[in-house]
Amino acid sequence: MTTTIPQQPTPAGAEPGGALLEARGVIMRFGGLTAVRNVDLTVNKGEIVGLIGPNGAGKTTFFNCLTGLYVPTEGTVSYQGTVLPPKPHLVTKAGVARTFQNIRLFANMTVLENVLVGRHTRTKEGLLSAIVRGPGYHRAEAQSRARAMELLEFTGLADKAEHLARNLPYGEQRKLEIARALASEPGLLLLDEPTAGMNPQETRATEELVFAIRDQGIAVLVIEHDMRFIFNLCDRVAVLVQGEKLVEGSSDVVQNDERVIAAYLGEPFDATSQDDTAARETPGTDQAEGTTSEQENDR
Ligand SMILES: Nc1ncnc2c1ncn2[C@@H]1O[C@H](COP(=O)(O)OP(=O)(O)OP(=O)(O)O)[C@@H](O)[C@H]1O
Repeated sequence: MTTTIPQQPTPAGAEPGGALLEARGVIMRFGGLTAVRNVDLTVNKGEIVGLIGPNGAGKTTFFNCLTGLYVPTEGTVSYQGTVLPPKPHLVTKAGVARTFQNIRLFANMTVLENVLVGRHTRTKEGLLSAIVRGPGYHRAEAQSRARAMELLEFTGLADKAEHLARNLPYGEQRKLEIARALASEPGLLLLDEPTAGMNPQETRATEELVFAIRDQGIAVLVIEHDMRFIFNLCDRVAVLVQGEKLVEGSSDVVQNDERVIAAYLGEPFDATSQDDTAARETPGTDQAEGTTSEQENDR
């Protein structure tokens, strides 16, 4: 994996510091069930923020509210001071990209093609241009392919560019999801359980990748059940329990908070333990999800 990625001009381009994403009073109800209860969360430029909590705490539902998949019952979500439209493709266009807990790749397309799909919000050539296939179209396509290859280099997948996505090992499918999300040139990347189903080596590599993404000026909000991953990586961690934000603070503060230990960790997190299984909560994912399915983020 290379550790540099040439910067692209992006509407999400951000100066260091200051609020990037601001969720205020977000409530999400499904009939009689309140999955997210009045949650406030800010992600600042240059930050890696973790979102943790037990299975069913409302983490993915909250992500869905942030990215336009769900329209919150109440509350607002702003990005760079502007309220985000409740449409996933417009949220992506505004500069917020995401990956999914259940991998959503185009299984029968190549690795490169999957990344090219991720660029569609950044290509200016319209339908007419695509039909006529004039010089503008060919120039834009060449630029997109070059950028997609850069992203595959960055994520360590360049040598698999022509492989079908469904033939990649599970850990590489997760990396490809990240590469595809980066293809939209986001200012903020939301990762939903990026290490689910990975072995410890793949998890450590993903940690490096997330640091490298942040070093490119892209803020990251990440849901994970692997506490070593979260506490190593995050500048700040928010804990959701039964839809409510229980605690928010630095990794040190959160891992030692009695309420977090009682509601989620079970026992104090031992950063010195070399036993990766001990550092890993039971992920709330269905491990059978390793099969790929069509992308739904434009729903
Ligand atoms: N579309 C939906 N309709 C009805 N209930 C839903 C829907 N989506 C989520 N829920 C419910 O909302 C609650 C929160 O679920 P959510 O998936 O957000 O939790 P989570 O913290 O992401 O859990 P996990 O760690 O297991 O992924 C659960 O009780 C879930 O059953």
